[in-house]
Amino acid sequence: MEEEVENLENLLKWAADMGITDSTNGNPSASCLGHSLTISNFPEAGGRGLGAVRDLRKGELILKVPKSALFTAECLLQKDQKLSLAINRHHFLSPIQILIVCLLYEVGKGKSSMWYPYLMLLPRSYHILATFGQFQRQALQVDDAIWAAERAVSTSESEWKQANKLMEELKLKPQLVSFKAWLWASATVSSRTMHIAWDKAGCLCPVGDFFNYAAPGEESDGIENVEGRMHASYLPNGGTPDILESEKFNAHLHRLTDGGFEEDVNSYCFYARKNYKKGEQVLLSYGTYTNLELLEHYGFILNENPNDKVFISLESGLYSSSSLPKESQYIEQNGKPSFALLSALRLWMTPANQRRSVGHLAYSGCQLSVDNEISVMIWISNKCHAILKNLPTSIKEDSLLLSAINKIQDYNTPMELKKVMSAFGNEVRAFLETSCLKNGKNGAAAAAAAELSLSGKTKLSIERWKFAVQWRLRYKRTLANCISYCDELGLLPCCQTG
Ligand SMILES: C[S@@+](CC[C@H](N)C(=O)[O-])C[C@H]1O[C@@H](n2cnc3c(N)ncnc32)[C@H](O)[C@@H]1O
Repeated sequence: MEEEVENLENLLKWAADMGITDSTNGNPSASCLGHSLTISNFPEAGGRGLGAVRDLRKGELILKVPKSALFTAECLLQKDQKLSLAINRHHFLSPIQILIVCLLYEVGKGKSSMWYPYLMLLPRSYHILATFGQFQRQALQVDDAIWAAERAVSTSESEWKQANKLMEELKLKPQLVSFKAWLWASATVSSRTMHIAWDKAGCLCPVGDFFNYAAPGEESDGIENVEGRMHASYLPNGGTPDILESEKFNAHLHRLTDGGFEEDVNSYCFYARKNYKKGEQVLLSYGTYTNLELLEHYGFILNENPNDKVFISLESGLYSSSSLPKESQYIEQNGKPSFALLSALRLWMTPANQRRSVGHLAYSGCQLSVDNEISVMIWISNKCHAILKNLPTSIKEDSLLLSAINKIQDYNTPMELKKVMSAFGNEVRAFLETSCLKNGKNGAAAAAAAELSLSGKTKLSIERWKFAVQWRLRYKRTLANCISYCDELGLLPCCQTG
């Protein structure tokens, strides 16, 4: 604890020396924070984050980080010829792989790194999907999610292998060349980098990366719903990088209230996105993400996420009966089928020879007929029921399991653990077995062993397992919300307006 406080003081002093400031006029001052922001703990939203030290007005400049304080591949290569020569020999590596290697290389310098005070304050571990073990991946239960987690792990592994030779040439310490270290560095890059125009991997922005996330919401101007500033490099496939590159959206991005790199002041600037009261946590929108994407790239989920989406598998004929993109056919967290999903289903439920004549109505979100609407609602409701039925556990079981996991995390004595184990059978036991906690048949011995080993690695496994259960529970609740929505509207189709 004392060490943590000391590290934080060192970081703030270092940051002030680097010209990072939260002063109202944006000019560097003796202390980096304290004019607008302070570092605090917000257990309900991200843990360590930035709080307002005074009332802040929407649009106010609240933090400025000069370019020289940004951790970028470019700045590291300029300062280190050995690194620059080695990386030039591996030009096939992606900008993200290069930034990851730069980070590991800099960590390897220890106290002699100019970034040392910053590096010391980076999280020791992460929970992004690529860190999920086999057990945690299976605990997601939903095929698409399991597949996303498997892809995340295999992508990380292959990127690490591709960079191995470079890391050997750089003579990194063995522990920094390990896959574990790679995962740590790639999670750091994935969850903390911010967009800059000159490097697709983005930059690490000391102090600016203490802002926790809030989904883009009502305070935004609508453009924010397309993309925030953090983490340009890992955005979902086919989505934002293209958007970011398009001139049209670049023009809009200048109007974001959150923040971004500003050429005229050669700094990353952050602005209050809304009015904040003194003491409130000041949040940043990193962009628009579903819960699965948040878990994949940032290692957390939001229980209330206005951008969450549940995709249900649809018959192939259904996709071809409408010209609306597959990605727009989903269920919202509140249970409402998306406009595109409803339009596609309304058309699909129409006899093929009549689809052309009603297409314009379907694409404008209109009901086609009472019967058609009832069929659509029944179809979606049945589909959601079938998905829920096919999943290994129910909403109720998952809720109980979550409370069991909380108890496991809090348990103090072997007796308590034993009680939890006997109350919540299968999955808890399976976890304890896979985590080598269960020692033979004797419950007391198992608990004693558990008491000894419930630390470090096991705690991380539990944390990730909990995220998997939270994610699938949220997914199931969305389907249940959808059933209620459809059942209600299926009975009152004439009141529905699309
Ligand atoms: C840019 S960092 C923010 C600062 C971070 N809390 C720290 O201690 O350094 C992003 C990470 O913070 C956490 N985080 C941010 N917003 C969150 C939220 N609303 N709920 C839960 N965790 C959040 C996630 O672990 C995420 O990967």
